[in-house]
Amino acid sequence: MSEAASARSRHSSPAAVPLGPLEPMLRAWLPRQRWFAGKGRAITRLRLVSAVELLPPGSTPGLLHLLVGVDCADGTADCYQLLLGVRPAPLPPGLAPALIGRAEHGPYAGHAVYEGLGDPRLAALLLERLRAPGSHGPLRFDRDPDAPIPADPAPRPLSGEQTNSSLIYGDSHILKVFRRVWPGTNPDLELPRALASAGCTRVPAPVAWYEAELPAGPSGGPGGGRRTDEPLTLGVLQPYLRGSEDGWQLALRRLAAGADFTAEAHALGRATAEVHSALASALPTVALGPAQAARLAAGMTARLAATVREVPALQPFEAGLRGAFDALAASRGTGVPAQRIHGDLHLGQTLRTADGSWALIDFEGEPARPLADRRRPEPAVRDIAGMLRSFDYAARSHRPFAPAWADACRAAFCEGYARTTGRDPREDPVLLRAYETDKAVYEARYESRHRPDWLHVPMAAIRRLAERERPARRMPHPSPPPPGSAAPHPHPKPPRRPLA
Ligand SMILES: Nc1ncnc2c1ncn2[C@@H]1O[C@H](COP(=O)(O)OP(=O)(O)O)[C@@H](O)[C@H]1O
Ligand SMILES: O=P(O)(O)O[C@H]1O[C@H](CO)[C@@H](O[C@H]2O[C@H](CO)[C@@H](O)[C@H](O)[C@H]2O)[C@H](O)[C@H]1O
Repeated sequence: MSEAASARSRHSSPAAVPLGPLEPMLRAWLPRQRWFAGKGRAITRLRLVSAVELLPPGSTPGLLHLLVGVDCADGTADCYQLLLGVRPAPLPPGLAPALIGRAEHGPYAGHAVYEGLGDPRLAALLLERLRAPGSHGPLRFDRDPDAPIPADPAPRPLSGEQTNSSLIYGDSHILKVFRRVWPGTNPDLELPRALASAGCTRVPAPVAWYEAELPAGPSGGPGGGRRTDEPLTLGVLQPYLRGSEDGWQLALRRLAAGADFTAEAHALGRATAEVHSALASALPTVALGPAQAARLAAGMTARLAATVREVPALQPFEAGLRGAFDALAASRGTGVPAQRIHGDLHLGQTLRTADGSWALIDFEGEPARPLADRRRPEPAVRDIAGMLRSFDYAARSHRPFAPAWADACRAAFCEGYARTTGRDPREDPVLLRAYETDKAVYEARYESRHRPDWLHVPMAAIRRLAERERPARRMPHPSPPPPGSAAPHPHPKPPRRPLA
C-alpha cells in the first residue's frame, strides 16, 4: 500500500458508518469468539464507539477498524476491537472460514464481512501502518525508531486458545491485537517498555504499537459510560522468539516422559525474580501497611463472594477460604514491598528460548480484572502464587495425578527466586496462602466460564486451601544453595514510602 493511499485512509464518525446493517451478524458472531468476555450473558445493545476505514472506500478488500461497545443484560458494558474485511460476496475459498456474514443493505450491501486478521493482505496492511507512524482518525500508530521492522514478511494468525488475537510476521515479529479494550495504557505495553528501558532482556521489548484517542463522553464511551480521555492501547508488535517453546507445553512433555522439571522451575524462579527486581527499580514501589493489607484482603473476600454466586460448587468451602484473607488482614501487611508485577503469571506465559533461557510474556494481567486494579502495585508474591498454582495444574492434567512432581517444582521455583532476591517467598506464608487462594478462586471462575471440563483442577486446590492448615507444612523448607552457585542478591529495592 502506497503512502498516498495510506494518507487517503478515512476516519468516519460513528454516524457516518452505521453499525445498523452489521449489527445482526456481529450479535451472532461475537459470543462465539474465544476472546469474548460476555459469554452466557444476554447482549442488550451494540454501540459503535469508533469506526475507521483503513483503506480508501471502494478498495477490494476493504478494512474497517471498529471499536464496538457491548451492553449486557446484567449491566456490564465492554468495548471490543474488531478488524473487519469487506469484499464482494462470495469470499474466495481460503477466506471462507473467516466469514462473519453477508450485508444485505447499507453501504456494504452485497459484500461479505469477515475477520480481517485472517486475510494476509489486510494483516500486511496493519504492519505497514506500524512501520509508518502516524494518525488515522482517532488511531495513532507509533514505533521505536531504533528497532527495524522488515517490509514484507508473510503474516500468519496464531492459532490456539488466546485471550487476544496475534499475528506472526515471517517468524521475526508478533503483533498482539487486544480484543477487549479500556481507556488507559495496557500493562502489556507499559511494563515491557519499562523493562526494556531498565535493561531487562527477559521480556521481548515492544517495537511498535497503536492506540485510539477518543474524546471523553458522558456515556456510551469505551469504558461503558466512564468519562475519560486516556488513549486505549489496541495492539503491540514485538520480536518473535523463534524456536521457543512455552513452559506449559514443556512441563507437560516432561510429565508425560516421567521426567524431572526442577532445573527448569529453578531457572524460572530466577527469571521471575530478575523481572520483579527490574520492575521494582523502574517503577514506584510502596510498603504494604495495615490499610493496604486490609484493602487487599477485602478485595479477595469480595471476589470470593462474587465467585461463589457464579460457581456454586465453591459454597461449602467459602468460610475456610475466607480464613486465608482474614489472616492477611490481621497480618497488618508486615511492610513487604508492593510493586508493579506481571499479574497473571503461569507456565503458559513463559517461553524457553532457543538458547535455553526463559522469557516472560503477556503482562496484561488477569483479563477479567478492571484495568485500574491490574495497574496497582501489589506484593510480588502474587505472581509467585500464580506460578505455584501452574505446577499444580500441570501435575493434575497428567494421569495419574503427580503431586510429588508439583511439590518438587514449587520448591525449586521458590529456591530459584530466593537465589536472586535473597528472600524465599515461603517466608511470607500468610501472604502466599492468601494469594494462592485468591488465584484458585479466580481460576474456578475462569474455568467455569471458559473451560468447564477443567473446573476440577482449581476445585482440588480449593479443597486443600480451605483446610485451615499452614502452607509451610505443605511445602519443603528452603534448601541451601547448590555448591558453586552465586550468592543471593539483596532484595529488590526497599519500599520507598508506606501508603496512608
Ligand atoms: N514474543 C513472542 N515470541 C514467540 N511466541 C510468542 C511471543 N509472544 C507470544 N507468543 C506466543 O503467543 C501466545 C499468545 O501470547 P499471549 O501474549 O499470551 O496472548 P494472549 O493474551 O492472547 O493469551 C503465547 O502463548 C506464545 O505461544
Ligand atoms: O494466558 P491468558 O492471559 O489467556 O490467561 C488465562 O487463560 C489461562 C489458560 O489458558 C489461565 O491459566 C490457567 O490454566 C493454565 C493451563 O492452561 C495453568 O497453567 C494456569 O496456572 C491456570 O491459571 C489463566 O488463569 C487465565 O487468566
